[in-house]
Amino acid sequence: MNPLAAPRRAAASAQGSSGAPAPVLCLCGAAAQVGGRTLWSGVDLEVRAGEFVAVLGPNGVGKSTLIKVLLGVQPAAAGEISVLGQRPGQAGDRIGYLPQRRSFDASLRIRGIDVVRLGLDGHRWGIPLRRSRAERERVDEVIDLVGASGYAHRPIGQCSGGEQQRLLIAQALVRRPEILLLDEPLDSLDLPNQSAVAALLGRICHEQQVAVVMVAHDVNPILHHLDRVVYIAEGGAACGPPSEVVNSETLSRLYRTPVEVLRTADGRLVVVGQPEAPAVHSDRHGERGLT
Ligand SMILES: Nc1ncnc2c1ncn2[C@@H]1O[C@H](COP(=O)(O)OP(=O)(O)OP(=O)(O)O)[C@@H](O)[C@H]1O
Repeated sequence: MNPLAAPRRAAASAQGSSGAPAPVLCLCGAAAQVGGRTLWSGVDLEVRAGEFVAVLGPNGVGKSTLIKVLLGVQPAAAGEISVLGQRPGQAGDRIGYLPQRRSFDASLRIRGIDVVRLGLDGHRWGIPLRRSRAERERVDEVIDLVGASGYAHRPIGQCSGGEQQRLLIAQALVRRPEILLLDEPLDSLDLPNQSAVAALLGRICHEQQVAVVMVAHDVNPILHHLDRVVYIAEGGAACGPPSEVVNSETLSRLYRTPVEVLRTADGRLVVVGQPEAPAVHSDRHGERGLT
């Protein structure tokens, strides 16, 4: 069957034993290790179609590692993990993935539309044997969906950071994935673009019924779009709705030290008093606050 022909929502429509839709992602007692060191353990999480989940926590706690575990490129050290009803790594193009941001050189001539097309034929080394009409229409459709029609024919190196990110999201979406895994897609964007890309992801998630799991450094730009958060710290994790996790009580328990979560007049959350992060990549993350 042509994978582009119709949205595939088999897992999403499958019923769980309670009659609710079966989760597309399920972690039970999951743990991850790198180099013999446990990064996190005891992670329990279920994500259903159309849910938007953020993975939060300080630098180096293993947020990207969680995405790698879901992709199956890194084995879990413990626990049960199911992705679209299968072991991680088995779901193929039913998962869309946007890795941590790489900037494009300003002199790069490849056009935005070609970057999106790589989502279709990148596995054939980008060589289009012959694109079907359905493939061409899908590329146009997904570019329109992310609002990139105005600049998709420009060289990607000449697009702004926000425009590049929209085109990369289109690339991740072009095969109609049921799950979208995004590693810090708002990194390096200014505040208006963070809000715009967050709103775009919220719309894709809720309207297209794609389950979105997104690593974020700051919860605020996505706060209003989120169904759940996974907050990783000090080797543990708390999962639940944002208001139940990003609060003084839960984060103090997680960090094992008093931590205060303040809400500003405009609704932003600010975490005060958390211990030093285990690792700070100041080259990428600069001096930004952490929530
Ligand atoms: N292959 C590896 N071998 C050894 N250590 C690794 C490996 N990959 C990652 N690490 C370490 O594991 C830890 C978690 O890395 P990871 O990238 O998952 O953290 P993160 O929470 O996403 O960090 P950041 O917010 O800085 O992007 C870091 O200390 C990192 O140096």
